[in-house]
Amino acid sequence: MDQNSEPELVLVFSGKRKSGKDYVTDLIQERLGADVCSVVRLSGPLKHQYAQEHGLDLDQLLGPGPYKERYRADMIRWGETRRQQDPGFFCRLATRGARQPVWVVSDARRLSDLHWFRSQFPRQTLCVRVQSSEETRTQRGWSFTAGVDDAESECGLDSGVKFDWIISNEADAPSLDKQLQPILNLVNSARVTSDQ
Ligand SMILES: Nc1ncnc2c1ncn2[C@@H]1O[C@H](COP(=O)(O)OP(=O)(O)OP(=O)(O)O)[C@@H](O)[C@H]1O
Ligand SMILES: C[C@@](O)(CCOP(=O)(O)O)CC(=O)O
Repeated sequence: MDQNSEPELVLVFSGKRKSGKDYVTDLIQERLGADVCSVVRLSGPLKHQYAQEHGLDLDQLLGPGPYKERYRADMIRWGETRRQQDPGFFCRLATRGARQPVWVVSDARRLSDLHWFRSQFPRQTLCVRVQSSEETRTQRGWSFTAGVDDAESECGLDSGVKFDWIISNEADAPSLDKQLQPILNLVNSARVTSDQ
């Protein structure tokens, strides 16, 4: 993709905390290659700015460990003040450097996130939900937090969205490679078509 052209495909992922959004989207990038696929994290620019303003460890905020959970409720509030003024603020910042033909957005949380991608890239945008049971999420470190797990950040896409695919990220589900195959096939066929 050159500087002025659009992505060929935008796969917008969402899912609850510890459902495995990062794990699944990293796996897709691994399968497609980093030259083809960019993982776009909407929370990336948010955490960057928040870490700077609050003197925090950005790497730990970006990682899967417990550190970021201490700041999550405040980060949500902080981000929402930005979003109220401009709902596309973090979508625009997060996609700014993406030059690969396939974008995998790892963390849509609100209808405004989906609206932004669908309005910018109506032909290319598809939505994917990652699902895991509360038991599995608990094993990965999740515990219910009032003000977070019952707020828009976690529940904004619970209804009103028709997902193109739903991936079950559970030990007893079919393997992720098997479940992701239709998505990878679509990417590959879309890429072949755009080459012609
Ligand atoms: N299929 C899997 N096999 C092994 N480990 C997994 C799997 N899915 C997720 N995990 C692990 O579970 C933890 C949570 O996953 P991940 O960070 O991808 O979730 P997330 O949905 O991005 O969570 P959050 O939004 O809370 O950051 C990570 O340590 C990750 O490595
Ligand atoms: C503050 C926030 O961006 C944190 C996201 O962290 P993570 O994707 O769960 O690692 C959530 C939000 O924007 O509501």
